[in-house]
Amino acid sequence: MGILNITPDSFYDGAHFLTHDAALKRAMQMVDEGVDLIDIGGESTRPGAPAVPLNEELERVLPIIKALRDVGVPLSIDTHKPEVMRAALAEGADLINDIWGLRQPGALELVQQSACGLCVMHMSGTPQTMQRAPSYQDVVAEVAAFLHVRIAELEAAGIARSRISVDPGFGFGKTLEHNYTLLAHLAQLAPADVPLLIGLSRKSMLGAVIDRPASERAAASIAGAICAAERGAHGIRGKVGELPITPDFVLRLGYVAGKVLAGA
Ligand SMILES: Cn1cnc2c(O)nc(N)nc21
Repeated sequence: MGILNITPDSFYDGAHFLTHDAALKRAMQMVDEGVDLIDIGGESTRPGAPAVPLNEELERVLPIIKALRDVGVPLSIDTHKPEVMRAALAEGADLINDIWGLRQPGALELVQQSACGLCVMHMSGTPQTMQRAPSYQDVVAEVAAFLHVRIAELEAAGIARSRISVDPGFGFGKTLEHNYTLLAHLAQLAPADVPLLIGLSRKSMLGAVIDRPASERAAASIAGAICAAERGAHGIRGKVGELPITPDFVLRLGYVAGKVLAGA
């Protein structure tokens, strides 16, 4: 899942506001790299990010969806607003990626009326508050329980299980230790028949380990993605230059790493 943030304050693309042409150029780069999906977002979800008014979010994402809908890969809309979901689907988006797990008023009803794919993510608190003091009795059990319950609630609302993927939400109400505990136990988070998506690209859980700014975390992002792929993640959300983390890529890199480590 290639990340396309159309936001002036997203923690990495914030180096410059992505103009329409720059956004399309980046999208084509990702298509050339072989991404399976492009995730388009008009409101930064990093901790403490300011909320974006509905009309501004629409103005950011709809022209990009329109320009990319025939580019040959499915598009997802990264939003929690039902109005943005509806407009994005009408413009050609294929999947809703909602960090709120469709818990905002109106989101569930919208999804009941459509046939799009879904990614339901775990978040504790809100982007404005989630990193203040994250705490869990057992982060793996609690995130797994949230994802299982949310899947059951969506199915009870008439949403086909085959539309649903889930995501532990690295960095969304988690300490560094919570994030790495979740990464180590990915296989326990979702039912075997529900795809697991993860996103750790350039996040602070990587920065804390390598002590590098977001612009210098590409290698760490790939390493984290390979760890996640080896632990059962089906989808990886990442930036240009970090994808695709295909099984073959993981095997080849693992083979090379093994040779290097063996001193061969
Ligand atoms: C929008 N967004 C930011 N981080 C994310 C993550 O880790 N997963 C998903 N599904 N979306 C994310």
